[in-house]
Amino acid sequence: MEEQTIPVTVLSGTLGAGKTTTLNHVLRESGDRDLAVLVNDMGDVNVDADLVAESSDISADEAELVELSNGCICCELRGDLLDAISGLTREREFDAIVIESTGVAEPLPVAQTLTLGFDQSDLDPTEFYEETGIEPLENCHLDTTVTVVDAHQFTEAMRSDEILDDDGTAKHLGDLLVEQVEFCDILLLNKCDLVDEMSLDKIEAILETLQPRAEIVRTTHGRIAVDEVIDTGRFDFEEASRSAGWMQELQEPHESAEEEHGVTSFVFEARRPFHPERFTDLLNAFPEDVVRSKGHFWLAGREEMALLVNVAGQSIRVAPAGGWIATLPPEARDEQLDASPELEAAWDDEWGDRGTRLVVIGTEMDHESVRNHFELCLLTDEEMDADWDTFDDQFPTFEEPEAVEDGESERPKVAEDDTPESSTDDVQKEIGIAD
Ligand SMILES: Nc1nc2c(ncn2[C@@H]2O[C@H](COP(=O)(O)OP(=O)(O)OP(=O)(O)O)[C@@H](O)[C@H]2O)c(=O)[nH]1
Repeated sequence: MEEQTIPVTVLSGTLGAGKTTTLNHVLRESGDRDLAVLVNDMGDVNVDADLVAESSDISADEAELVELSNGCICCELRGDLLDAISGLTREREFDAIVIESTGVAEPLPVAQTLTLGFDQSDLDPTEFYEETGIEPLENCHLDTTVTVVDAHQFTEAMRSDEILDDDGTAKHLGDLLVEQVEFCDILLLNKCDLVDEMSLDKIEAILETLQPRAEIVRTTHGRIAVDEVIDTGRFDFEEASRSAGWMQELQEPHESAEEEHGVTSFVFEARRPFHPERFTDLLNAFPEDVVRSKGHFWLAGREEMALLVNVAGQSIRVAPAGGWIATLPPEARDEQLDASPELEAAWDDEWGDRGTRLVVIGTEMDHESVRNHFELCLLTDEEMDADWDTFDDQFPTFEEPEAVEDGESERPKVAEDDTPESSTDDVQKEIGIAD
């Protein structure tokens, strides 16, 4: 991105993590930088905006404050977000713009909106511009994405089955927290004054595993050096989209032997399908030492499509992950095989590329036992010869890879995944599954 455009920083973090406190600190310490602030508040009462205005000692000509209320900038206010930014930058030049998201906002769609102008598709940027003719904002660029993590609440939040409502989209707290951690350039581990050193080390080890690319800085009352979060040049959409620990682990699997504060990971791979009933049972009583798991799996009876499982804390979601390459017309399939020696080497004469590959990250995790749980879900030799359509399959039916709307799932905990399509696309790319 060109240097002369205005750098935009996005602050994310769950409710009460310390976003406003951090923002106020940055405003106070910003020196002679001319900053604009955009606060997204879901409720009718814009407490945050008042706080920013009151407690930051910022006079009107030093910082411009815009509120976006009654909606979330990661969903229905995406257009308003761009309008607000272009409105601000029309008024005058700023040195930087800081956006404080709501506690329920997902950083990925916000970043997409800011990077692509206004995202209306899941295409990559080049195709997006060609096909829509939409121009991105020319005078600013997304510069830094910051996630503020509440160290005091972290462990509880990961275990919590609290469901948050992001304007109609129900989400587990742990799920949102993981999404915010996995997509950012810098992580502020805040409220360090409330947590002992050993616990901080452990939380930091989990954060590092979930998000190896981000810099992690321990803070109290959001006291971060301004240069760490403003005009850093850190953001890169491609890198940010691929930086999640689970994705890197899929690319370069390694059974992490040396334990750092008990946080370890491994990749489970299998070339036989899961039994629908046994895998449902496992998901409904998932090992508690698993913090994060994500990847695709083959479910017996679903030979057309790979499914995606997404475990974050107490949240377990299932979505379509795309068609198997084995289902492509022979010409297209051969083209894929020619292009990928790995795919060819792993190709099964009968089942092609069908199989399971998922990353499992846990704390104090008994690898043997967790592996065993997965292995017991695989079809036995006898079941391999049985009629797979007779198995009781309670997983949602996905007509098309994109069709994830109808919530017909009656299973107690496993919900359909409603993450932005790009996440699914990323997995497809990672695992070489066809659209
Ligand atoms: N002890 C302690 N309290 C903190 C720290 N940082 C923030 N707080 C307090 O935590 C509470 C929430 O902080 P905010 O900055 O409002 O959090 P937020 O993320 O903006 O919250 P929402 O806008 O509601 O999502 C406030 O009472 C802060 O004073 C910290 O490092 N230590």
